[in-house]
Amino acid sequence: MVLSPDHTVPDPATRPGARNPLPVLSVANLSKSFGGAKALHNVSFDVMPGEVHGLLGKNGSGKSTLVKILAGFHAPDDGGTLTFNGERVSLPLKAGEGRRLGMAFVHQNLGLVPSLTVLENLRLVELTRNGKAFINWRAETAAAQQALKRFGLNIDPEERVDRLTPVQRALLAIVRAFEEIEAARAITGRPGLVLLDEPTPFLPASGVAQLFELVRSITRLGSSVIFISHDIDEVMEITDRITVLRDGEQSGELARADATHEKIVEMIVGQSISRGQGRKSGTNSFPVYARFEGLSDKMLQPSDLHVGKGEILGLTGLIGSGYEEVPYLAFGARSGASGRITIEDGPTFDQSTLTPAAAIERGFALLPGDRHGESGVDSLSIVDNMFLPDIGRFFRGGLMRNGAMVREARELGKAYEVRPNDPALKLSALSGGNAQKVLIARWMNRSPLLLLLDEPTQGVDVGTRQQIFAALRKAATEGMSIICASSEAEQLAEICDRVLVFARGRICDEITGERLTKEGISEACYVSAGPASQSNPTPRVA
Ligand SMILES: Nc1ncnc2c1ncn2[C@@H]1O[C@H](COP(=O)(O)OP(=O)(O)OP(=O)(O)O)[C@@H](O)[C@H]1O
Repeated sequence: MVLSPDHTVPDPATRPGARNPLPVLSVANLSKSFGGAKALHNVSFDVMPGEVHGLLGKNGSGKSTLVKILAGFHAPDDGGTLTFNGERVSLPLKAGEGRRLGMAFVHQNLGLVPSLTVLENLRLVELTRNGKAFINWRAETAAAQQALKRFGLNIDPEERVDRLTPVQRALLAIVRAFEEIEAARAITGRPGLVLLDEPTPFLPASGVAQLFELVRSITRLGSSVIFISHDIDEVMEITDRITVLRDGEQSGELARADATHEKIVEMIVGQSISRGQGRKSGTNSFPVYARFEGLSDKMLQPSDLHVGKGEILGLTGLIGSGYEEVPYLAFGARSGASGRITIEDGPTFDQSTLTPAAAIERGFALLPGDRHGESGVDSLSIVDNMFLPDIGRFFRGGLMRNGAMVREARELGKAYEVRPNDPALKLSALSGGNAQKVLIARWMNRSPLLLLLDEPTQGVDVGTRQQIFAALRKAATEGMSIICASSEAEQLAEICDRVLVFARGRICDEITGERLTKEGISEACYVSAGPASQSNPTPRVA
């Protein structure tokens, strides 16, 4: 069943603006400990019908723990209560209870089954419920097609999810959640709640705009959204009210009308922070370190680009414009790619001969964007994740020097402010942002000659972001060449010496100097993707 956004009319008592409407969600005194450590402590807040409620906080402040309690994944400590549309819910939530009430979740890992199709993922629960004997696949496909189209998603329902881009996967997960609460509302007649746990890091500006349109279409009908993000500008744009957590406790609540960027940052971090610690060098003349000629694969037209020694080169563009492929191609991590690579004055070699092992040998390092899949190993400890690529360094006389490895991991964790800084913990026990810090520390610690990054600060809080920028800038000053693919114009403007903008698999613009601002980069992305350049894209040698 596919419901249109105007399928049902919300109960007038719960419509936004109604007098004293009942909160959709009321959380009171919720706490959660893990082995004595308090991840949440007496958290209370309400989410009103039609409200977008921002939930903010540093990495490890307890946001995901709260979401997992609402999803029934964690049992909270005794004492807390949860009320949904006036109905007191017993805790921990039973399987299927959240869905019945009208709660749907988009977790950081999206919760999609990669080996299934888009359609199967959309209809997963519905089709397996009540032992359905007959499925009209044609009707289901048509309905899914309609839903995807309505939400502006141009993907084939029969495509396997593992063949979608990260952006398409994120949008699919969100469409599925929105459909779920609409389906529940058709039965209960009460508003629902979608929890978006950091939905935007994968999304370029156009994807974020699409997402916000979805959010608005849901709240216009009286349902609510909890929006978790580290992007303050986005939070200011989409939320009505903000609850901030710090070290598991509520550090405050703010109406958007009273919020400023600085106020929010101060509530998150506990003090004001100065931005710009990763400030670019102000020059774009670097001796060439690596030159890529005719670099291409199925997403990228043959493109020429180079990165200088000590330069931070940014790559950006709209969804599927090809920029996101470059770090993987430069690392030999994509089959079917072609091109030629020259390092400094060395001989030119064929891209197809480059493997990740050979790239590491040459001093390249790659931090993929997919933290849980390609980048880190959730089931291994922090220490193993940190030293996976060079574990041989700790072998001496046939013995593994575990003590030295753990000591070094603890020092690295301290330098990158990993919390908790316990090298024996599994990566999966860390919050998303803290896991990302471990993975960045892993590669920075090897002092690569060429560091290839795909969305390096996704899920990383505002304070830590500045530390990472400063570390990248310091490494570049010391001679490291860095290529950073990112959809975040602000991040690129802050750290890059030069930014290449891609559209339809080609380099369409090169931004340096005064244009190298958040606005300048965003504008270039749209202009490059616009209809004029579409008919006549101008590939540039960069
Ligand atoms: N399963 C677990 N076992 C042990 N500790 C955990 C577990 N899950 C979370 N924690 C701890 O609880 C604290 C809160 O983590 P949580 O994931 O809720 O933070 P977060 O605010 O979502 O962070 P981020 O912004 O980085 O995603 C952290 O210190 C984390 O290490």
